[in-house]
Amino acid sequence: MLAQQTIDTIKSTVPVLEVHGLAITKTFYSNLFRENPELLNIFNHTNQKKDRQQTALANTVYAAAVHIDHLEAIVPAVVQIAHKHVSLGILPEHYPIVGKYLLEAIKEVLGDAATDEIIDAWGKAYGVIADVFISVEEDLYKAAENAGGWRAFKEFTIAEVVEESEAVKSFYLKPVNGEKLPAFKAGQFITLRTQVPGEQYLMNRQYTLTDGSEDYFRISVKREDDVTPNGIVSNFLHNAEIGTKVDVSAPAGVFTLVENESPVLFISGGVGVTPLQGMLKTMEGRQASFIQCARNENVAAFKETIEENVAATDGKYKAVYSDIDGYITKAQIEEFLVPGMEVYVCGPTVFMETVIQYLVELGVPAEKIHYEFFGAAMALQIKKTA
Ligand SMILES: Cc1cc2nc3c(=O)[nH]c(=O)nc-3n(C[C@H](O)[C@H](O)[C@H](O)COP(=O)(O)OP(=O)(O)OC[C@H]3O[C@@H](n4cnc5c(N)ncnc54)[C@H](O)[C@@H]3O)c2cc1C
Ligand SMILES: NC(=O)C1=CN([C@@H]2O[C@H](COP(=O)(O)OP(=O)(O)OC[C@H]3O[C@@H](n4cnc5c(N)ncnc54)[C@H](OP(=O)(O)O)[C@@H]3O)[C@@H](O)[C@H]2O)C=CC1
Ligand code: HEM
Repeated sequence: MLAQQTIDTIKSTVPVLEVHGLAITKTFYSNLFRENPELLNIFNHTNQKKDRQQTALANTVYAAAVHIDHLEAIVPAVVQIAHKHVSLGILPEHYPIVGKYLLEAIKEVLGDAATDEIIDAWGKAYGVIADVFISVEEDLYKAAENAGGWRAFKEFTIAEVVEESEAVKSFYLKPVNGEKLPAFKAGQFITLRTQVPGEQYLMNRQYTLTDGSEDYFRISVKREDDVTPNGIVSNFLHNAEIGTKVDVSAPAGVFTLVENESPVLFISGGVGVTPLQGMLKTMEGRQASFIQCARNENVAAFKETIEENVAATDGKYKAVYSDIDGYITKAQIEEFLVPGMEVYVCGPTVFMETVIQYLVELGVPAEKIHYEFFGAAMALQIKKTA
């Protein structure tokens, strides 16, 4: 439990974090990786290059400071992060390292403003916050093991590859030791860790489980070769031979279907279709409609299956191709909305921000809008709880 004086000191640093939070996390990561390069085998380098991870961490430290005297307010965000952490094998012994470099970064960026009292208060606060993460993560590791899962990674092989669309291929991954696999919830993901030829460090990427059984996990990966630089892991996978070995985490993730009787609207952007098509497949006796946004029909993965599954629930399906129709509109969404509907959104960040904004303007209650952002959601989620 933190003393009131510590709480007051932490709260007094909130305005400073608002201004300098990102500078602190940028300094944190650059010092952390310079002195602990082995951690570059765990972190996604692209998220570092695009400042996405630095932003996500800054948002979280800021949120923790704002809620330092009632941390239960940020537990939903902690749980979402903890799922990502356990899919990467983050352990309690990692926390003191992060704490050390975080305090050093606060001192380095704030200079004399970082008094001994502030550093001491942040040292105590970091310990309390880290304990929340460690305990949530231990519960998740235990739950995964009880469900037949495992901690960190297991070796799998690419057993089969199926072309889903011009840009998306599905990969059937089987455990090398042939053991039975745990069940997972539609919308959950695995972390795939692999050595890509020519890369100095291991690469880690999250991929949604688009299908599976006790014998295999299926992921469906969009080849990112229409960008500069080309996507490292997606191109590695698209060129991989059958029999290629990759390390795979146990299923993780909180972006899953809320079990109730409400009708559902799925709105996907690009390969953001993967978690939503999986959720749709599990729906029985509930009406489900789907708006699938993509560049064009050639890259609208799972279109036929989605149309069949939607029709089976008496729902409606619409494709919006940006090459032909432009971007999805608020009016198109409004046509699909019925009272009490739960709406699930997944796709590129800008796409999601636009669609979520339309849903809010159309009066859909916040608790009925479900999405999975990378990192940036920290601000959105906290705003909902602040
Ligand atoms: C929970 C979750 C589930 C996911 N599920 C799926 C899924 O089911 N299917 C799927 O295909 N993807 C999914 N993703 C995305 C996936 O994890 C990868 O991000 C995606 O495959 C791209 O990885 P890559 O290694 O191919 O590309 P990267 O090499 O990581 O590059 C990604 C993008 O960043 C750009 N980039 C790279 N370096 C820089 C730089 N220095 N500056 C600016 N831009 C740069 C590239 O041009 C490219 O556009 C999911 C992500 C999350 C978080
Ligand atoms: N569980 C998860 O968190 C998952 C996350 N993802 C993420 O989903 C993303 C999918 O990306 P990708 O397949 O490349 O998507 P695309 O870049 O192909 O975009 C999909 C469609 O959305 C359109 N679009 C872009 N911006 C807007 C906007 N502001 N308003 C309306 N429409 C817009 C695009 O049009 P245009 O072509 O003109 O840009 C395109 O037609 C990836 O970033 C991936 O990380 C994927 C799977 C699961
Ligand atoms: C209290 C301490 C910590 C906080 C507040 C924190 C916060 C976060 C946040 C907000 C994310 C982004 C989650 C998402 O993508 O949805 C994240 C991801 C991550 N964290 Fe932590 N974290 C902490 C401790 C640690 C520790 C001790 C490690 C171990 C080295 C670690 C390693 C990672 C990695 C590897 C990722 C994924 C990054 C990526 O894929 O780009 N974190 N963390």
